Amino acid sequence: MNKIKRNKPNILITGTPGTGKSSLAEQIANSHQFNHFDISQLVKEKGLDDGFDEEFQCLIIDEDKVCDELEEPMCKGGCVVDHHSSEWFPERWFDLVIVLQTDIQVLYKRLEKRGYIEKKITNNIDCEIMQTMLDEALGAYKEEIVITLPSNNVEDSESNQAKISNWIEQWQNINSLHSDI
Ligand SMILES: Nc1ncnc2c1ncn2[C@@H]1O[C@H](COP(=O)(O)OP(=O)(O)OP(=O)(O)O)[C@@H](O)[C@H]1O
Repeated sequence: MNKIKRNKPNILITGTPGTGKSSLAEQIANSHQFNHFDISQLVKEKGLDDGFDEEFQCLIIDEDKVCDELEEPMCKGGCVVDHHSSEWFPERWFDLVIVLQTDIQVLYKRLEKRGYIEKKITNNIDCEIMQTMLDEALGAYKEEIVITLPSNNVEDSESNQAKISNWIEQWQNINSLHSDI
């Protein structure tokens, strides 16, 4: 039998950089008292890197170190993880995988505003056009737990928060029923 061991679900929010993962993850974590793990931030804070990528001007993530660091909180549940990549986390960690999607023109402006170099902008825009993060998530998790949500404006943000909150409530209802059996 497939027993649910956590009292609270774990959610992964993925998508191309700039689609709004951290913003949504923070909102969800605040409204449900979940722990928010922004992987890039965590790597910086805890030194979970494997050097610096000069070409893309970012830290190279030591995936094993990150997985070790997160194993305990993920087993407890009630975690929102946000990262652009999704395939290297243990599949068993997540109950819902959200892929945020943003219209190309909107995303371009957000990345430009960040002062990204042209090569980095083009790379990210190509990923969004090719739906790279969605393909990666579908390759790593069961299709039924992977959903896409639009992330272009405030209305999307509010609607996404409401959808996820409903989902969390439902998950917790089902889980508490299971634990009574
Ligand atoms: N739904 C939305 N509507 C309008 N602006 C948004 C929305 N979501 C995020 N933003 C804005 O877009 C920018 C990027 O958001 P955020 O940093 O959350 O993206 P991210 O996907 O976590 O990026 P990264 O992967 O680089 O950390 C921020 O300025 C944020 O305020």
